Amino acid sequence: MSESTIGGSYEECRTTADWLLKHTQVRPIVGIVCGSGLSALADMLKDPQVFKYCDIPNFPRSTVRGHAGQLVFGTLKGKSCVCMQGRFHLYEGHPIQKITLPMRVFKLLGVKTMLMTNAAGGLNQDYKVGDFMVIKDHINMPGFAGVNPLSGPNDDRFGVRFPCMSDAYDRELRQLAHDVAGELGFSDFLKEGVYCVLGGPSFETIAECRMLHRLGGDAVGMSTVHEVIVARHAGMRCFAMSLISNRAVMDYDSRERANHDEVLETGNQRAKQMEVLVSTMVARLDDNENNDKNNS
Ligand SMILES: O=P(O)(O)O[C@@H]1C[C@H](O)[C@@H](CO)O1
Ligand SMILES: Nc1nc2[nH]cnc2c(=O)[nH]1
Repeated sequence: MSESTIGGSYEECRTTADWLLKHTQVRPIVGIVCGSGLSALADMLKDPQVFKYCDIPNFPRSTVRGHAGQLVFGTLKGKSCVCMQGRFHLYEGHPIQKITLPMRVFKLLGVKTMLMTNAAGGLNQDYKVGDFMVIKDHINMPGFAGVNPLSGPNDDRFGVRFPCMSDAYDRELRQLAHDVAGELGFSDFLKEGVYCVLGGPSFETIAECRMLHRLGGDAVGMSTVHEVIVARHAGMRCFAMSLISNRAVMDYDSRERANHDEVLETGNQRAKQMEVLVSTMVARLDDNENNDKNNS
């Protein structure tokens, strides 16, 4: 299969970006991705302009409950934003380059900063359901098996062949999250840790959770990392935060069972606080610091 049939080629992304630029006046500098059950964040955008994924050229369809499947343009706290109300996952059957196509489209739209959220299982025993975890680093398990969104020919118009990932999660944005959480009285439930991505859709076994915890993972999920890799490759700065929607089961005597209903329910309960935290961060983004951090 050629790269253009897999997805994410420059030409394909350009077509999508040009279509969007023709259909909206908004010129976003901030991109937001809403995780499972966290879509309400997009409802905060003023003067929203909504495009269903099925109407956008080259966009895949959202198939997961809790992911509305639309792109919302608008203004959040005075900043022009584009928000994915629902993301794509490997387990939906999309090629990994298709899952991450929106990041390249956002880059071509002029986005400088990406803010991503997700729902994740808590591996760290100190974490409680409902905690927020600022992602400081990731473990890309599919990447170990060669499943990486940058596989295939590199297009220098997006970024370099071998992008560095040791600064994937922007230090200043992480600090901003802690500062804002302090002001909002959220510090008690704002943690910082390592997010481990798996392909899904099956949740982990007890042995897998134990292994991931020993490997250094604080939370486990099925998204975000692929988006971050592509966004960083293209020079956008990234911030990502997990809602600990359930505890990863690590004890053979436990009666707990991971399930998507609990994930969505925790999202519902914490949506408001997530919205306040993220929107206050957006308000504080310094336009001058919103420069390309290209890793070339
Ligand atoms: O898009 P995110 O990572 O928030 O979604 C998580 C992972 C699975 O898609 C789903 C499992 O409940 O939630
Ligand atoms: N892999 C994985 N993804 C999740 N998303 C929300 N909770 C979980 C979980 O426990 N495991």
